Amino acid sequence: MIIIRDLSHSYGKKKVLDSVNLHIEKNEICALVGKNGAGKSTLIHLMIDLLPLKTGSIYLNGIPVQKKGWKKTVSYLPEKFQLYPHLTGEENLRFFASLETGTIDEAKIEEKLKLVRLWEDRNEQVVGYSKGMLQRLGLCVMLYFDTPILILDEPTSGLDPIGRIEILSILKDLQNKTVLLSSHHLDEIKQVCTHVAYLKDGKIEKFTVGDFERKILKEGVLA
Ligand SMILES: Nc1ncnc2c1ncn2[C@@H]1O[C@H](COP(=O)(O)OP(=O)(O)OP(=O)(O)O)[C@@H](O)[C@H]1O
Repeated sequence: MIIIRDLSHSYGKKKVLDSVNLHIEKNEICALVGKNGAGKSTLIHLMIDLLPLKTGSIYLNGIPVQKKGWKKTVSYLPEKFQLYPHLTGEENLRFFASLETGTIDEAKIEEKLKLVRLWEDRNEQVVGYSKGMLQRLGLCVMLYFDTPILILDEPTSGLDPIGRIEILSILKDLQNKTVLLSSHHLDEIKQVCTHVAYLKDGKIEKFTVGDFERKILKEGVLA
């Protein structure tokens, strides 16, 4: 579960987040939506401690960000995940998997590569992977850690329609996770998300996807 309370953030005199409140429950997949410059990246970066939290609080599965143990609750997939191009898909996964404890769970390596449908291509160097395969490998690394909370920054950005469907179907099948993903695409939000957190003028309003769609049709908020 994600709880954000009275979170504000400014760059110099420019206030980007203004007393933001947001609750996302387990088994919810919540899209973070807002126009360019609305503050989506700022919010995500505060949630994973890439930006220092000055005002307000963020709890990830009950643990305040920056306090002991919070990192074990969350994994983050940036828009472009850096992989080692001359290692194979499996070698990349093993590298990241070994960072946590130094030991590798062999069964989990196989399970997660199969889950993201890269098992057949696991011995290919990632320099030859398509964009969709690279993104699925990033997702695979994220899923290996099996954290209760997943945060994804535009996970389908730059992918062709099939690549998008592949990523979305993996996300849709996740269970017992709390997911926040930023997106600009209403069609994919409708396919995979349960809720929308709409960021505007520094404030967040949370909707069901159906209510958000009605708001868009009425006000053209993504136009
Ligand atoms: N390091 C920074 N210093 C000053 N201003 C910043 C900084 N980072 C972001 N901003 C400003 O804060 C506002 C919010 O930026 P942010 O990147 O969080 O928005 P966003 O919703 O993620 O945008 P996009 O959809 O374009 O990625 C923008 O006006 C941006 O110019």
